[in-house]
Amino acid sequence: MRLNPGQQRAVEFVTGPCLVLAGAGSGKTRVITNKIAHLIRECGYQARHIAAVTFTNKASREMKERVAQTLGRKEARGLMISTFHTLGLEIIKREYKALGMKSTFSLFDDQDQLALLKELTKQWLEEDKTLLQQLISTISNWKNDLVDPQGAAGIAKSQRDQIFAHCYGLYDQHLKSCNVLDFDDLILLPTLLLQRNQEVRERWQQRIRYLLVDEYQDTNTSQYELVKLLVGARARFTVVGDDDQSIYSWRGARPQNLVLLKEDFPALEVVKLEQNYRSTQRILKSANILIANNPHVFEKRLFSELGQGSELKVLSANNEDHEAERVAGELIAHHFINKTQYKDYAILYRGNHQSRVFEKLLMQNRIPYRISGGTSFFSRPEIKDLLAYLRVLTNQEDDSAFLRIVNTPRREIGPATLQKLGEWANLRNKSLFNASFDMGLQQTLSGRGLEHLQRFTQWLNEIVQLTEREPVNAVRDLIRGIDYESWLFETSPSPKAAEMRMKNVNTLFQWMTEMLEGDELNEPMTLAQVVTRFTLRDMMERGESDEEQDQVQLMTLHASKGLEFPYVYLVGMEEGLLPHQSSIDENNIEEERRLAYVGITRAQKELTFTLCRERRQYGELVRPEPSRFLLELPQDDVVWEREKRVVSAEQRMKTGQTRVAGLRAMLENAKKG
Ligand SMILES: Nc1ncnc2c1ncn2[C@@H]1O[C@H](COP(=O)(O)OP(=O)(O)OP(=O)(O)O)[C@@H](O)[C@H]1O
Ligand SMILES: [Mg+2]
Repeated sequence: MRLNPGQQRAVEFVTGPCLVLAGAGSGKTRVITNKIAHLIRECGYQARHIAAVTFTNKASREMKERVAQTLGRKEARGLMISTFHTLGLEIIKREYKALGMKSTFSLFDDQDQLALLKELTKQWLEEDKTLLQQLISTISNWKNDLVDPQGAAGIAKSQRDQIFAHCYGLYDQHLKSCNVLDFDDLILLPTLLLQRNQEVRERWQQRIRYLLVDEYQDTNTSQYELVKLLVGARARFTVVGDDDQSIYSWRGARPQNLVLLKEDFPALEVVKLEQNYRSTQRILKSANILIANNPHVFEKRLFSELGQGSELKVLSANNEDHEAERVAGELIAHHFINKTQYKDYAILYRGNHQSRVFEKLLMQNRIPYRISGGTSFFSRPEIKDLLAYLRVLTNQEDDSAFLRIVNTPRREIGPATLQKLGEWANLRNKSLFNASFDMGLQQTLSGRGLEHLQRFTQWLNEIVQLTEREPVNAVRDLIRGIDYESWLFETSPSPKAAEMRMKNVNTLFQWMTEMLEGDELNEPMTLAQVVTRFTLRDMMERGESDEEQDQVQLMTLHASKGLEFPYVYLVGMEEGLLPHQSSIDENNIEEERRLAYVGITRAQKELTFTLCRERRQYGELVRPEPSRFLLELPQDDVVWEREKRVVSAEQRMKTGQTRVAGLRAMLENAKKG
C-alpha cells in the first residue's frame, strides 16, 4: 500500500516533534506503524529504543503484528508497543527501588478498590453507593491531574470535597502500607518519579529515544506529563489524534492537550490528512454532517473515493427483544445473501447492559460472536457454577464439572477427601460422582469428610432422578437446595453485586426453560442438548485467543475506537441511551455526539441504526424518542424503514421468529448443498 503525500511527510519527519491531526479513517494509525518501520530501516534506530503507545491491549497487539509483518519478527524484537498503563507498569517494575517500594507489589482492581474505600470511609461517609462512586472518581481525577492528598485538601472547596480529600489521604496511606497500586497509580507514580529524579529520568530518556502515541486526544494530564518527561528536550516524538473522537473526558482526558502541544513545543510539525480510506461517501458524509453540530477548534475536511455506497438504514423495533431479533434476522440474511464472514459484522452499543439480549439471540441462532471488553454472560462465575451443576445432572461422568461444584457452596469437603476419592475412583475406572456411593470407600475415607461428601452426592442423585422426568422442576429444586442465593450474598463484594449475580442465574434458568419447552418453531430440546449448547458457547469463549476467529463482534462504542468493520449495527439510537440521560442532564451532549461519530465512522460499507419504541429502563417501561443524532443526519442518505402496522406481541414473536428460523433453515440447507 502506498502512503499519500501527507502520510509520507508525517512518516519521514523525524528530527523533531510531530502531530498528525486528522479525522477518522484517514490513516493515522497507519502512519504510526509505517513510521516505526521507517525509523528502524532508514534512520538507524534500534527497535528497543522505540516505544509506541496505543489505547487498548487489542490495539497494541494488532500494531505489533502489523509491524512484525512489515519488518520481520527479528528486526521488530524489543519494540515496546503497549498501552500507557502497561508502559507505566514497566517503569515501576524496573524502578521500584527508586520509588521506595518492594518488588512484590500487587495491583488493585475496581472491586478491591471499592471494597477498601467502603471499609476505610465507614465513619466518614454514610453507606451510599452513589457517594462512594463519586469518591472513587474524584480520587481518580485528582490522581490523573497529579494532585496528591495534601494538594487535594488545599483545593477542596466544598465540605464534601474536604471529606473526600481526607478519605483520599487514608486510602493513599493504606495502599502504600500494603504495597498495592491502583490503576491510576500506574501513570501517576512513574510521572512523579521522572519529575523528581533526574537520574531515573535520564535513564528512561536514553532507553526510549523515539516515542509514538496513538489516540492522543484521549490522554489526560498525567499521561501528557509522562510523555513530556520521556521525550525531554530532544522532543523526538509523533502523536496522532482526532479531537472529534475524544470520548474519555470522564476519565480526565483533555483534548486541549492537542492545543497545548503547540505551545509546549513551538517547533511542532503539524500534518493534516484529508482522505478517508475506510468508509463509503454516504457514511462519511453522514459522520461529517453530524459532527459539524459540535463547535470546532481545528478545521478538518475529509473525503472518500470509495464510491457513494448504499443508504444508511434505520430500523425500529417494538422493544429490546424485538430489536435483537431484528438485528439477528437481518444479519443472518445479509450473511447468507452476500456470502460474508461473521467477523465482518459489529454490533455497537452505548452501555454494556445492552449486550445481553443480543447475546441471547445470537446464541440461540448459533451465530458465533465475541464480546470485547465487558464480561460476556457465559464467562461470569455464577453462570459457570450453574452450568457445572447442569453438566453433572446430565452427565455424571463429568469430573471437572463435579470438582467445580463439590464445594460450591462450601460443604467442608476438603482437598484430602477429594484426593482419596480421586485415587479410589481412578483405580476402579469410575467417575468421582459414581465412586462416591461405593460402600468400600469407608476403608480409605472416614468421618466427617465422607459424611459430607455422601450427603451431597445422595442429595444430588435425587435431583438427577427427577431431572429425567421434570427437568425444569429439578433445576429449580437444585438452585433452591444449594441455597445459591445465600452463597452469592456471602461471597459477593456487595449486596448489589449479589443481586446482579442472582439475576444472571435466573436469566440462565429462563433461557433453559424456553429451550426445553420449545415453541412453534423450535423443537423442544432435552436438558442434555441445552447444556451442550450452553457449554459450546462457553468453550468458544475460553478458546478465544488473540488470533482472529470468525465471530460477530459485540462491543461498546468506547471499546470500538480505532477499529473498523464492513457492516455495523449501531443499536439503541434513542434519547436517554445515546445521548445518555446523564449527559443530557449535565448538558454534555457534545461528548455523546463524538461517541456517535466514533460509532458511525467504524463502518466501511453499510451502517444500520436501530431503536425501540418501548424499552425497560431501571425496571420501568419508557417510550423513548428517537435519538437527536438520527435527526441530525443528512436525511437524503438515510432510509427510515416505514412504520409497520402495530402488531400484537404474540404475532410479532411469531413473525420475528419465523423469519429467523426460516433463514436459519435456508442457511443450513445451503451449507449441506
Ligand atoms: N494510503 C493509504 N492507502 C490505502 N489505504 C489506506 C491508506 N492509509 C490508510 N489506509 C487504510 O484505511 C483504513 C483506516 O486507516 P487507520 O485505521 O490507520 O485510520 P485512523 O486515522 O487511525 O482511523 P481512526 O481515527 O478511526 O483511528 C485502514 O484500513 C488502512 O489500512
Ligand atoms: Mg486509528
